[in-house]
Amino acid sequence: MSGPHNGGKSEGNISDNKHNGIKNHPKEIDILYTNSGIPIEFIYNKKSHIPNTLSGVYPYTRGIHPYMYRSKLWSVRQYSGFGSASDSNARLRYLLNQRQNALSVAFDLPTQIGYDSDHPFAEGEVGNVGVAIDTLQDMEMLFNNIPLEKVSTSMTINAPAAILFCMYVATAEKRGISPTQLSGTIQNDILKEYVARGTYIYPPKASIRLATNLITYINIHFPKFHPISISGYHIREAGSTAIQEVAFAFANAKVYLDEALKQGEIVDHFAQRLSFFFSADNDFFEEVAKFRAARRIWAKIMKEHYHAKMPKSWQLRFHTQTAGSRLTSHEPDNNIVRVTIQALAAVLGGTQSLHTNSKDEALALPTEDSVRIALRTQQIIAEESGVIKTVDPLGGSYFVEYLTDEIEAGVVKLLDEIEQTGGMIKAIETGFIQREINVASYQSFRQTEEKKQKAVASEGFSLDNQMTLHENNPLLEKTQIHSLNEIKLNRDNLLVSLCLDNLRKASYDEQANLIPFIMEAVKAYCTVEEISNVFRTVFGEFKEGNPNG
Ligand SMILES: C[C@H](C(=O)O)C(=O)SCCNC(=O)CCNC(=O)[C@H](O)C(C)(C)COP(=O)(O)OP(=O)(O)OC[C@H]1O[C@@H](n2cnc3c(N)ncnc32)[C@H](O)[C@@H]1OP(=O)(O)O
Repeated sequence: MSGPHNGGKSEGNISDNKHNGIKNHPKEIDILYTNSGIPIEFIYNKKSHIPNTLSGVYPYTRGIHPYMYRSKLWSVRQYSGFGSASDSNARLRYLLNQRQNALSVAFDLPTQIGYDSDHPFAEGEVGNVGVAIDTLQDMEMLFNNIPLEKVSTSMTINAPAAILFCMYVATAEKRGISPTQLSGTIQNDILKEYVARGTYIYPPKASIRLATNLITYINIHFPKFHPISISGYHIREAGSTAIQEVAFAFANAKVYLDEALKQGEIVDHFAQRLSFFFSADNDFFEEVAKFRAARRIWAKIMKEHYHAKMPKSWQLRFHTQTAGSRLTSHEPDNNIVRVTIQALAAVLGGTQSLHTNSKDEALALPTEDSVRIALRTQQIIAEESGVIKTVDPLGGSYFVEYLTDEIEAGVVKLLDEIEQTGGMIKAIETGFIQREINVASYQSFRQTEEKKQKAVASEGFSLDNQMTLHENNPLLEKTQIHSLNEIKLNRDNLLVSLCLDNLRKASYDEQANLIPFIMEAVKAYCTVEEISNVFRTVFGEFKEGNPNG
């Protein structure tokens, strides 16, 4: 059987096996059909000037796995969390019951910046943008009745990433689940916090030490866990271009790699489970090309610059979230359509994991109904649209290949510029990156003003007043503080002091990996803030414009 696009030939195609009459071929190379009965091979190659590449092969432009979604679907991973641990537990279990196949947890702002629910800075923020976690007890509640050995969990936490990761591990350990069974991702990408997201605590040097300590520790003990999710998403949401999104994320990745190599890590050990996080914005073909180009650039960086030997180190694994900044509060139902197009770009771009925004997210956290529609959007793409039947279906499109080349060239040029001006840390400290993003953001704003970029029905229409929005529980802060006080009264406070003291001493030793000390503290029910305060004392706090804290 020959594909309709290759004139009866299938040179360089794995399906040659079948054509050569070899039996026992993998089922993935079977012919599938469109709804109208047109046969579809698992991959197509054509024009001579377009690289005749397969997926699963360096430099992975077409995808990191040979059969992509024929072998395994992407992880359907809706980012969720609000209120108390038990509120969020109910939402996570609801999503699993609706056939979501992976979890992604949002933490509230106090947790993200290392404060407990009773800190004055936390007032009015407890449980607002994510779940409130003060101690191990909250984490146990969050994952109550969720089989951690079966489901992969992502946690969006950065400055206190190590603390929350240790709480997750301690929760699993209490249930007899071993480190080798746990799979998931911890965001742990502190560098982008300084340029785009804002939830940093300590100066960059100490933050990078904490991040790399966690990466090293996870790589040794948790073979199925991704120890970092290096984000271009937040950079894009802050107003960058697609080229900047990829370039700045890769520049940050190089900082972590360089630091780890300085500490004596072996590149293939460190790099084989690095993961990334990108946006799926509105410009459909550009987004597809961006993902393709990013895979190719990363593979070349790892192989040619870092001399990594293992294919796993060359492969760009990434999560995608549809662009939150493109949602409109007017006629919010239209957001379902926007999200569908963006999600389709992510899938055609070969994402490993996907969050689709809910239609009401420009207004509030999503309700159960709206998140179900967002989830169904992914399921409809996966199960009804037919787009997963062949790998990289846009590969070979003159336009998409042109965009892919253009994005690659732009990213490489920007990475070189950062290198020539002294590297990413310097670029962050001098505000170069922030300025570049601001300029791009301003230009995009001007284009919107001048109507060159459009959001349909973004103005002049009234809010859909039929819509029920998510409301926060007004009593949550009080109950959260009450249970925090109870824990502080009932735990072994001598052990708490001992653990915090051990952590303090270890923090002064630059060679020490701090994770085992954090693990002990977490198991003794030390709070997020108590542990963070140890680091505040030792490392200081970062204030913008004062890199030494
Ligand atoms: C905006 C908001 C905020 O600011 O607050 C946020 O940040 S939200 C941020 C939310 N962030 C996230 O949710 C991040 C999510 N990230 C991730 O899930 C990860 O980092 C990921 C992108 C690498 C995806 O990991 P995953 O476990 O879901 O999926 P993987 O693709 O790694 O697949 C799991 C296993 O199946 C294998 N596998 C996957 N696909 C195939 C295939 N087609 N053929 C053969 N094998 C395959 C993989 O190699 C892997 O095996 P093996 O394990 O053996 O290699």
